[in-house]
Amino acid sequence: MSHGVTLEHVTMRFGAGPAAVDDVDLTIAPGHFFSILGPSGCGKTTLLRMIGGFLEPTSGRVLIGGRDMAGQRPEQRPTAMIFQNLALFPLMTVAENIGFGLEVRGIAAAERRKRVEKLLDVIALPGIADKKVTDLSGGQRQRVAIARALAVEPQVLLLDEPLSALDLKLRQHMRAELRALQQRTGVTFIYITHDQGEALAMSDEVAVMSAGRVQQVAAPAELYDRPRTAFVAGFVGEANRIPGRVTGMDGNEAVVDTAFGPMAGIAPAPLKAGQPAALFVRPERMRLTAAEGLSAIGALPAVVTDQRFEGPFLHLVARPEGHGPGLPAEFLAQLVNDGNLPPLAPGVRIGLAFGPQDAVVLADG
Ligand SMILES: Nc1ncnc2c1ncn2[C@@H]1O[C@H](COP(=O)(O)OP(=O)(O)OP(=O)(O)O)[C@@H](O)[C@H]1O
Repeated sequence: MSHGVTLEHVTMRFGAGPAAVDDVDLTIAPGHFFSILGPSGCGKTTLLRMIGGFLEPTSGRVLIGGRDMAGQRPEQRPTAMIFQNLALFPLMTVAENIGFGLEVRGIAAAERRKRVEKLLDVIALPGIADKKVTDLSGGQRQRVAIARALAVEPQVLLLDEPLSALDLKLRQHMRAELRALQQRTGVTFIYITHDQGEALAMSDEVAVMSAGRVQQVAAPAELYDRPRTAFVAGFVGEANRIPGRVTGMDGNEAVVDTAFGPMAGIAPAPLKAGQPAALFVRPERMRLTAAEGLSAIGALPAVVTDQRFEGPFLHLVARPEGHGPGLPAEFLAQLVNDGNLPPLAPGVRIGLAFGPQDAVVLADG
């Protein structure tokens, strides 16, 4: 089994301003595919560089396999890092690139060749050992960079947005490849990305970061269904946000006074009466309760502004009807096409609704 990684109160300050990474505690299980997800500038790369030994934290501890890494240089750590630009050597062959770290470690040519061949099998590219890296496609180069990192047999592989340079189709294909490769090798992967779809599709666990802090660590489904903060609810997947003020709690449900009247949802943490909060509702949790020709109007009256038919689903965009400061700019609904959907062209007045179980209420503002 490969090593896990523990971060204890890890902080990085570059100057007088706010810390780039601010008091982060994380436990990354051995053999997991762990993603760090967050918007540009939230501190992801800084965190990864501290794990890899390219930066020493201002305070706090990094432990790999239970060992404190303080003062250990990158090559002394059981880690390897793949950078955004891959940093392959353009004048070398694939075999020379993959074997580079082994040569530095003094491993003889015959043994190197054997290991390179094995790694080419692992990345499912046998027979390209003698090609120039400049003759490879983007996806092939990606895999060679991974083979080069795996050649030194790291316990932990650190990946800094390695798919960002690829086009969408290849990126989606490489997600599945990376996941399969991680499972095949059992190496702990720490993967940073600002793409929530990528993080949800590949990971065992995801840490969501904002402004240097970890907001939530959870498995993808839990992150999506039970976000703990308004930031996570808004950043991971799409959500309708209906703001208001809490009027009270009833068990684990909170009632919020909104522009549409009082509405209830599940509150993962207790909220106080009078506190600003918002209901977050996924588009697929919205139900169509009324449309022209069906009946008058539902709990959330709106006018269709756009629709996209996708076979099994109809994606609706609708403008809420009403006025006031708490009115969302638009509603998103993903309706299941059961063969009985009414005509929903732009301009049609509809009613949308959701039950308390379909909404998460989180402190907001
Ligand atoms: N060497 C440095 N010197 C000074 N400030 C830095 C340095 N490296 C990073 N920062 C600052 O720290 C903050 C976090 O940067 P970091 O690169 O870790 O974010 P990120 O989430 O990886 O962003 P991106 O996705 O754009 O790469 C930013 O405000 C950045 O300007």
